[in-house]
Amino acid sequence: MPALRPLHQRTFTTADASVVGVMFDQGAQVASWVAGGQDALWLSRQARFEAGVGIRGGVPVCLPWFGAGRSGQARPKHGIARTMLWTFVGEEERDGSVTVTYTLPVGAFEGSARGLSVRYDVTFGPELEMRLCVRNESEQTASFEEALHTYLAVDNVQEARIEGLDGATYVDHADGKTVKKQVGDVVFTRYTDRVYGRGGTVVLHGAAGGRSLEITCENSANIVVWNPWEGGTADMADFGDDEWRDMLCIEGANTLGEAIELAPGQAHVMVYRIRIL
Ligand SMILES: O=P(O)(O)OC[C@H]1O[C@H](O)[C@H](O)[C@@H](O)[C@@H]1O
Repeated sequence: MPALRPLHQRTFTTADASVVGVMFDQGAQVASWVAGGQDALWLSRQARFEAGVGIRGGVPVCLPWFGAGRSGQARPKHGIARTMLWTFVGEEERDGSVTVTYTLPVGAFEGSARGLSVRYDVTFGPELEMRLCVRNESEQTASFEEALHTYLAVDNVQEARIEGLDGATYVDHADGKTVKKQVGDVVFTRYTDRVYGRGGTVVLHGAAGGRSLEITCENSANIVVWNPWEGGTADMADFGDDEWRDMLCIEGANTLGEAIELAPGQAHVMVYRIRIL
């Protein structure tokens, strides 16, 4: 068996040391963002840090497909970008924030995504901003799905709620993909796996440390909300049995019917922003 390579982790600190961010070169995955003395992101105690294995928590970048893709057959789940080694371009400090840039070159993906290049800018500051820019550098139309699969830390998922999706339509993946309409805030009482048909701004109440977080998903046709609930992580070795209480995912995405098509030379920028209220 080949020896496991340790993953390369980088820590970014603002000049006044009030904000600290952590990223892994594998997957260009944000693992932590501490601002105001509290990490807003959740990372499993049992997360594995091994080459080629997805890291459970933080912000996996799902690309060029989400879940099992439009065909329903794509593997690995959530695309290959989250376990690829991205190129670290550099970091720049400005106005009390640090912006970190990673890229993937043309040819990183195959099939209809072959002509795409990716630039990912993450700004760690009093706000967290993740900006995923996908460009078609080929002479043909290219297509892809994407998600910023953000794991958020909560004090107790049973007391958390998401405001701002009232009236939105969603596909309930926890109920045979039935199409439903959200009434009021999103609350958590069971296994939850929903793909909402809109992006925009929501507010998470009950985030870790009793905080409320304003979350903006720009250029995202979908917001995905997920919590596996009790027993739902039994087949996930990288997810502690009791950890479902401490997390929920609010993901900015363009998936299935909302997959992005890019003409030659065109780019698409999806932005995910968290502001502490
Ligand atoms: O276990 P993973 O491949 O990381 O996926 C974790 C979860 O991601 C998303 O939120 C999907 O909507 C869920 O269906 C999936 O279970």
